Amino acid sequence: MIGRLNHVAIAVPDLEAAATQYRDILGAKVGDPQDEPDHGVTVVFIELPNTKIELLYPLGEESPIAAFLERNPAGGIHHICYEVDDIIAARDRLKAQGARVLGNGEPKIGAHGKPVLFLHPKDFNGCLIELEQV
Ligand SMILES: CC[C@@H](C(=O)O)C(=O)SCCNC(=O)CCNC(=O)[C@H](O)C(C)(C)COP(=O)(O)OP(=O)(O)OC[C@H]1O[C@@H](n2cnc3c(N)ncnc32)[C@H](O)[C@@H]1OP(=O)(O)O
Ligand SMILES: [Co+2]
Repeated sequence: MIGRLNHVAIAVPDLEAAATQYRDILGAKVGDPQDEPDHGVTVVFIELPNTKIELLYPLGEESPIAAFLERNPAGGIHHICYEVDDIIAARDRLKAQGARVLGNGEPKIGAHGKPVLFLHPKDFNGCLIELEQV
């Protein structure tokens, strides 16, 4: 069901510093900051030859990454995103197998303009999973 690794997301305490580090120290292709108010985050995407890194910083009072950054003030890997062909079929199959789909269970439009869903980290070995329909 899952396909390519679309991105690995890292929550960071200082978005500008992290973007500068990836651009100037690691020599990566770093995009501009993008506010995603529907998701409560500001993101910066870094293009690698085989996947992307998504730097995440909280946006607004209800950011879903606020508690994570409080627990991990230096930042840390927050989620991984797998591509799927049919997100509704994937969701229904996962729910039938007992996995918890976060939010109201309906896909939201993600940072790439495609539908996304999140799966509870406690159901996947402590790793928050995002699914993106491609
Ligand atoms: C920009 C759009 C999109 C894209 O297109 O790429 C994005 O990536 S948006 C990214 C941000 N959005 C989300 O993360 C949405 C889904 N996430 C959530 O709903 C919440 O973050 C969460 C997973 C429900 C956790 O919320 P939190 O407030 O931290 O809840 P708890 O404090 O109750 O934590 C419960 C439990 O889970 C552990 N936890 C929390 N986050 C993670 C994580 N990222 N990875 C692994 N484990 C995590 C947390 O430590 C708690 O464990 P215990 O202490 O053992 O109970
Ligand atoms: Co993501």
